[in-house]
Amino acid sequence: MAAAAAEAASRRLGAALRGISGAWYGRHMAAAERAIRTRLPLVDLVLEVRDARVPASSAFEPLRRRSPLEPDGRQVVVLNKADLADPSETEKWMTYMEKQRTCPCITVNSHSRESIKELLNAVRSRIREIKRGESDCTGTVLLVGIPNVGKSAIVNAMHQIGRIGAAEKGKLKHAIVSSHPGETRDISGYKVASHPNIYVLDTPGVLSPRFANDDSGPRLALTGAIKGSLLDEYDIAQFLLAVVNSREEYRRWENLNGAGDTNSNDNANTSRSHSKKRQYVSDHTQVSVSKGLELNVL
Ligand SMILES: Nc1nc2c(ncn2[C@@H]2O[C@H](COP(=O)(O)OP(=O)(O)OP(=O)(O)O)[C@@H](O)[C@H]2O)c(=O)[nH]1
Repeated sequence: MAAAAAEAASRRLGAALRGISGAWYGRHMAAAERAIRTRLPLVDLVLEVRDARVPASSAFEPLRRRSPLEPDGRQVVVLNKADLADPSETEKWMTYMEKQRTCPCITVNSHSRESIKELLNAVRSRIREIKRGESDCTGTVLLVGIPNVGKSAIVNAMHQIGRIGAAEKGKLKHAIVSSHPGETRDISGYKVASHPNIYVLDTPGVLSPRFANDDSGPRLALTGAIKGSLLDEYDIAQFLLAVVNSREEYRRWENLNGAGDTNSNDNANTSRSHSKKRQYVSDHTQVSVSKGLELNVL
């Protein structure tokens, strides 16, 4: 019954999205898509950032519509916001993507220095492989993805960790990071490493006016790729509650008041939930999905 309610809420939100018919895809997004397409063949590596909670729905359409990049191994999928996704389901996604053999896949939490270091190391070694035997050891990386998946947060963190040498200190640039989608309007370059020199181009998020299937739109609205102001927040909240109810996730919330709870693990979870609540008050884009929104896609 709870699953049926989730489906009904998803259908309602899907109908609302059809009602606004791709209103998020404005002129700036169309221009950004053209600019990204022009740069795709010119860079050494493309990092496609997706939301780890919805790895299929958050795929970047312009990459699917062009000829595959994998023959020269220039594409890497980055599942960001891994801290908000269920680790076991992320694991299943990684296995699935490995089996597909299209391109390597890395999970990232851009708020974690360790996680960004791992990403930076992976990018470094990929660029070294690509540039092997070439005298020019400067690598360029294009960071692409739908809105709000954390591209700018990743580029800021990489730039901060990777800037090398006293001369470059104080020249730190900052990409705009916001919980609202569509804040990045231009393509900007950031140096993230020396030896080899690596420059990352942060790009505006692009979300196709049409979705791959009926379920994708509601999932993307819930996780923040579509401006909440375009929709009735009541519909989004209803969908979230229906999804949570269908997973029986709410049972874990019974302990939130802390009364009578003596299990130390539960206490740890409870205090984490409290601090999350404080940090991201009223931001539905930071919803942590303990059971996947789209594992049924596999
Ligand atoms: N929990 C969590 N939040 C993240 C992570 N990465 C980014 N965010 C948050 O996600 C929101 C969007 O991040 P941005 O870096 O602005 O996303 P973007 O892809 O550049 O967005 P556009 O400008 O729309 O293209 C911000 O509120 C970030 O703080 C992550 O790994 N974990």
